[in-house]
Amino acid sequence: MIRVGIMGYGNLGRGVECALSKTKDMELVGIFSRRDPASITPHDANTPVYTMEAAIEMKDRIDVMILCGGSAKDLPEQTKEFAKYFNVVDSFDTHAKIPEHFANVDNSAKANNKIAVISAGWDPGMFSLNRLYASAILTSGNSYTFWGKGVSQGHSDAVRRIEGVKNAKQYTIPVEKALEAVRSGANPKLTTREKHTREVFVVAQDGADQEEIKRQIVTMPNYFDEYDTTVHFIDEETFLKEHSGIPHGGFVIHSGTTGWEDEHKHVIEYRLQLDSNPEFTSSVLVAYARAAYRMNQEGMSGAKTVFDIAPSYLHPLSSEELRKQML
Ligand SMILES: NC(=O)C1=CN([C@@H]2O[C@H](COP(=O)(O)OP(=O)(O)OC[C@H]3O[C@@H](n4cnc5c(N)ncnc54)[C@H](OP(=O)(O)O)[C@@H]3O)[C@@H](O)[C@H]2O)C=CC1
Ligand SMILES: N[C@@H](C[C@H]1CC(C(=O)O)=NO1)C(=O)O
Repeated sequence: MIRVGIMGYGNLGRGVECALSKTKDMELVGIFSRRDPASITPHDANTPVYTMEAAIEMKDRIDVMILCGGSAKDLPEQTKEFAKYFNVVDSFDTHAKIPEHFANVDNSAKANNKIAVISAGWDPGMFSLNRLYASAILTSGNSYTFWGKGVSQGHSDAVRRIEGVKNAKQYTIPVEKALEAVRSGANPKLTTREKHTREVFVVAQDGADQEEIKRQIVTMPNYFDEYDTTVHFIDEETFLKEHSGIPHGGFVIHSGTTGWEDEHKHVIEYRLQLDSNPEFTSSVLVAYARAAYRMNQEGMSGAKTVFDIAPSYLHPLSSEELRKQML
């Protein structure tokens, strides 16, 4: 059995707990949190909960630590730190900072013979793989990615970290005009602002400076500064009533041509429609935790992205069974 720990108990942490329960080759050793373990209520009351500080003492009892913290503030520190002691998987999704994160984590993982899978999930993650496959196969044309309408966990987490914010959800909304232009095969050149808008619902703490919160949201680098963003301040009752779900989805589409005269047109499309963004993402993290363990068992170490991991490492079936059943 692959022994797994969960670091950070939020939407993703709860999703990983559920996803692990559906595997036959992986077991949950414990949940780790920066908060008081007494304040954490796992789905299975028998699951032990520890402080984050207790994790290192348990490094010989855990094969993979799945890091469920936020990309804005937690993973930049946690992944490189815990990669010293564990094989780790994270969902780091601040795209512009992935190269920096990779380099920082690679140093830790390599020095301690651990595998650190970073930026696993759906975007980055499954969508990244499909952008790569499409542009490797169809060298002409462009790949387009559209998300939503749905709740971005990364953007919601980033807003929740702003002083004075009690709770928040961010919806990503594709611009219909851009969608139509892409689907028509016109291969348009679109700026970030022309593809999506963002809408944020915030429950502010009593007495918080709402204008300052709004300013920090709309100017936030790598999250909102390149988008037209609308911010709504609502009360907690309305928030819990109207914004409790975390659905999302989107698609990657690539149209290209082949033939001596480029006379043959092809379209590649990969689509996700998610009732629960965190539960789907957590299922991806669990599959990559299996891969991290297997690769480390074969003597591999260092930081890896989904581009570096053969798909057969993800699946519970052996390579031989996969060839028989899925090729
Ligand atoms: N690559 C991809 O496709 C995707 C990536 N993501 C990434 O996943 C990250 C995590 O998302 P998500 O799980 O929704 O974030 P949450 O806000 O639910 O949790 C983030 C961390 O905050 C802490 N936390 C959670 N709830 C509370 C609370 N009530 N009070 C105090 N602290 C709390 C937890 O740490 P602790 O237990 O230590 O307190 C937790 O690990 C996002 O920032 C995003 O970057 C998400 C979806 C897709
Ligand atoms: N990383 C995203 C997953 C997708 C969704 C998204 C967006 O709505 O901007 N970008 O990538 C998330 O945190 O939900």
